[in-house]
Amino acid sequence: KRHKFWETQPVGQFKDVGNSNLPEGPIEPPTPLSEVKQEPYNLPGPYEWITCDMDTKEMCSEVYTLLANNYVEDDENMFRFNYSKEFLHWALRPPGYFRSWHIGVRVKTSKKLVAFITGVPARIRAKDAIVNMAEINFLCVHKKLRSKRLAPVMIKEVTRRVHLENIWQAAYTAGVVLPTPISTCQYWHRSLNPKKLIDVGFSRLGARMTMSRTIKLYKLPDSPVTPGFRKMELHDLPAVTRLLRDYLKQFIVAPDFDENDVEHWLLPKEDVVDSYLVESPETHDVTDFCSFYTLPSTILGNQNYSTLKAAYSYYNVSTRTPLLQLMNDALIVAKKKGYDVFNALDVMENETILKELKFGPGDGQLHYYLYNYRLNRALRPSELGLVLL
Ligand SMILES: CCCCCCCCCCCCCC(=O)CSCCNC(=O)CCNC(=O)[C@H](O)C(C)(C)COP(=O)(O)OP(=O)(O)OC[C@H]1O[C@@H](n2cnc3c(N)ncnc32)[C@H](O)[C@@H]1OP(=O)(O)O
Ligand SMILES: CCOC(=O)c1cnc2ccc(OC)cc2c1SCCC#N
Repeated sequence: KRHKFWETQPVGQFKDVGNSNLPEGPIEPPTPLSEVKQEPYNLPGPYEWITCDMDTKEMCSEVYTLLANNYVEDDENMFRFNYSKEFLHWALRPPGYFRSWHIGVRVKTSKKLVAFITGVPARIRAKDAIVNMAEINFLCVHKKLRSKRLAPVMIKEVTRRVHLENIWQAAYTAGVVLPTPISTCQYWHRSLNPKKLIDVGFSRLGARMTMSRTIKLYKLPDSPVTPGFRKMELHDLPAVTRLLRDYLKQFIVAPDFDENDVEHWLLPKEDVVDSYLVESPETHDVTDFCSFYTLPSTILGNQNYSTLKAAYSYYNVSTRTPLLQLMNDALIVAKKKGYDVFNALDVMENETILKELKFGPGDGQLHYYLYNYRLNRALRPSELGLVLL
């Protein structure tokens, strides 16, 4: 497959896969800031750039609506991600964020938002190197403007604006194969509301299974079973940061979270991110942690339901409570809160517990990418300690 744009970019190229003579690390050196293109890339005539300041309700609303109608759908067009306004506001304004990295394209006359791409700063460790990167996300071109090579312009523009902040690497994920994945992961799904998943056509009644037998199969207790299992609170910040930093050391690529990052990304925020921990009743030590984020999807073409309430496994650490029991408590809480499904990637240690907790493999893959950074071999999902939204 010809990748006319991606073959021009400083990313691992397919022709170089397996060539471990190439050095690990940055592919291209930084450009002197004076040499970075100062003005935005050219857009086709009717369109103009707009910096989407996500702290005005109007702008949050416009971005929400563009994504709600034009963002990612599964291959069978059964679902379309429906990130909420609160979620987008949270996802795009972490510590040290740059407004200039929230980039929109609108029609000059109507002012309609027709495309979007974002970056947020992140400190990512790759092996022993801690690298300041941009996490790129929410690339979206309106359905009516597809296949006009707008995406490469969006990508070059966000790259230019990231370079202006003296950052030269990026991390991103996609369901499509591009040059060149550093890892390819699998989504797994745990039914919490099997009747709804069958009704929308995602799941099918198993052979020799009745609906009541299926409901029974996925039944969960009413409350978590682990003594000391509770919601994370602000005063837990130092302990959770320590627990998470120690745990993430084992992975080849992982975020280098400090307390500020943990406060933003993991302190519970209603209908955005849920975090729980286990505080030992005897010692009051924080021994375990689990979290999931809330990403609903629009259900396309079903008479009875319009929205799927989905929880996505985020960061989990088990040092005393078995991971199986910890994740089961997360399922119990999610079910109690009315989620229809609990999704997880096979990253970190997740694949050791997925089958036993009655997750089923999805048919979609998620590819992880680094921009301007080479690893001399692709990683197994279990070597990856990074979850992007
Ligand atoms: C140092 C800082 C660096 C920062 C930047 C780092 C890099 C960040 C990279 C971005 C990371 C985003 C991560 C992220 O947001 C999470 S992945 C979600 C991406 N968004 C969607 O799938 C939403 C629905 N689809 C669309 O809106 C359009 O189909 C999009 C806009 C996806 C493509 O619009 P289009 O109208 O369908 O297509 P053309 O404009 O004609 O362009 C075709 C070219 O675009 C390449 N393409 C297609 N999908 C891509 C994708 N998901 N990543 C990268 N490239 C993608 C494609 O391979 C081809 O290039 P090639 O000819 O070389 O093959
Ligand atoms: C019921 C299981 O599937 C999903 O939860 C779901 C929901 N919405 C989507 C929207 C776009 C989409 O495009 C790939 C996939 C989904 C999926 S499956 C992959 C995400 C996970 N887990």
